[in-house]
Amino acid sequence: MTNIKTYNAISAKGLDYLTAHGYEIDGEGDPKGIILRSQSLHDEPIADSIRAVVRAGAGFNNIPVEELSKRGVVVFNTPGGNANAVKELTIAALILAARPVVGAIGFANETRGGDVSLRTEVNKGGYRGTELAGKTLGVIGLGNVGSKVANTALALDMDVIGYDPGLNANTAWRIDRHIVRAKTVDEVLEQADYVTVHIPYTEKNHFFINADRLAKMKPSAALLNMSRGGIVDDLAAKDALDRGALHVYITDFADEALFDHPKVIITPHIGGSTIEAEDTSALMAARQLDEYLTTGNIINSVNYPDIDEPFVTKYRVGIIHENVPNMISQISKFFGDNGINIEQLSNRAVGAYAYTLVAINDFTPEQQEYVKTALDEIPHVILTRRYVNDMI
Ligand SMILES: NC(=O)C1=CN([C@@H]2O[C@H](COP(=O)(O)OP(=O)(O)OC[C@H]3O[C@@H](n4cnc5c(N)ncnc54)[C@H](O)[C@@H]3O)[C@@H](O)[C@H]2O)C=CC1
Ligand SMILES: O=C(O)C(=O)COP(=O)(O)O
Repeated sequence: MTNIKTYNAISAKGLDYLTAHGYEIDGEGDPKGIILRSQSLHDEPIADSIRAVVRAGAGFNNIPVEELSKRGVVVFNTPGGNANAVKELTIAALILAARPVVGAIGFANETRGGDVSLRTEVNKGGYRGTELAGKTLGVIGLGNVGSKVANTALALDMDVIGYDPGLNANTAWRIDRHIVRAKTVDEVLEQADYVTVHIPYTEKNHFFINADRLAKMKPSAALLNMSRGGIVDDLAAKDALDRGALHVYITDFADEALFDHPKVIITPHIGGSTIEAEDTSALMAARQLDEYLTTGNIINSVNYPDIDEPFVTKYRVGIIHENVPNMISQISKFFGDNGINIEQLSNRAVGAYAYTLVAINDFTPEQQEYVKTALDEIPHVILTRRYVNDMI
């Protein structure tokens, strides 16, 4: 049985899928794959036997992607699997930013005893809020989460302005035509009454919202961070709040510097924590992992190109290699020189890496044995795997 190692609470929907397909979860054998959520793998040993790491979720900054790419380990995430959950928490945060709900609940509890309703009615004026309708929401990052937040805000009668220079075609289709597309971040910061960031944590996005950008925001504005700690410079946000240059800051990422601040609301990274999101993400992760380990198809990888072809031959060989000239011709010559007929060859590249999937019918055991080791000797080939189609 193929062993899969897990970290964090992975929904039974995903784990059951794997066991039903012949995998063992956290067993004794050398693991072939890892499924995880937010556990950091940066300082964890990752066994040589690992061929795939799947993040059941969106953000993969907890995984040493570059190091794994060099080893030929395919890293996946499950885009969109928890986007609705984050959208709903973001809408809740918008309401918490507009209405002093948290303080009002505390006040309601303090009115115990005596004529509760009288004291409530006399003092509730301190808990007046504002409405979202007619206000402008700025959405930075219009991917799976941001696009949903933006569309939903329109339904709340907000005006929405979005910024995402790297928008992919799939997501672009989903964005309502009433959302204004900003050409610069500053346009969003200057116009918005609420700014919400939905971008990945990368080196480039470290402190994306910093003191300079906070200074561009309206002093009456609210800032929401459901993305990652480190995307907002929390100390700069705290300083802006203290100077009256920012109205409220709501973040899903706890930071010692922010605790007990009257203008800050912190949730403990629960954006993706719904039953539905955990089920969907775990099932996507399990399917993608099984598909890769049994057919060589790569779906939703963050470090190698996706190739998703029907497995209609008896065998396939998947070759992970560097994206350099002359690889396809060397690989096809290798098969030809060894008398192996190629039924189909798919190749795609992304950045520094490429993937070639070769479909074969007539493949003797001797050829298979030879190919496994000899292909790896072609310069720039990182890893070679053979797949057998049990249905044929
Ligand atoms: N709080 C939580 O529990 C959760 C947090 N997240 C965080 O939210 C992030 C976004 O999630 P998804 O929307 O699913 O990812 P996604 O990959 O679908 O979308 C991210 C979008 O951000 C854009 N982007 C990247 N850098 C940008 C920049 N500097 N300026 C403007 N746009 C930029 C990209 O072009 C992309 O369209 C994740 O990377 C993760 O860190 C995601 C799910 C749950
Ligand atoms: O998907 C993401 O990026 C998240 O932040 C969700 O994290 P979690 O899986 O709930 O620990």
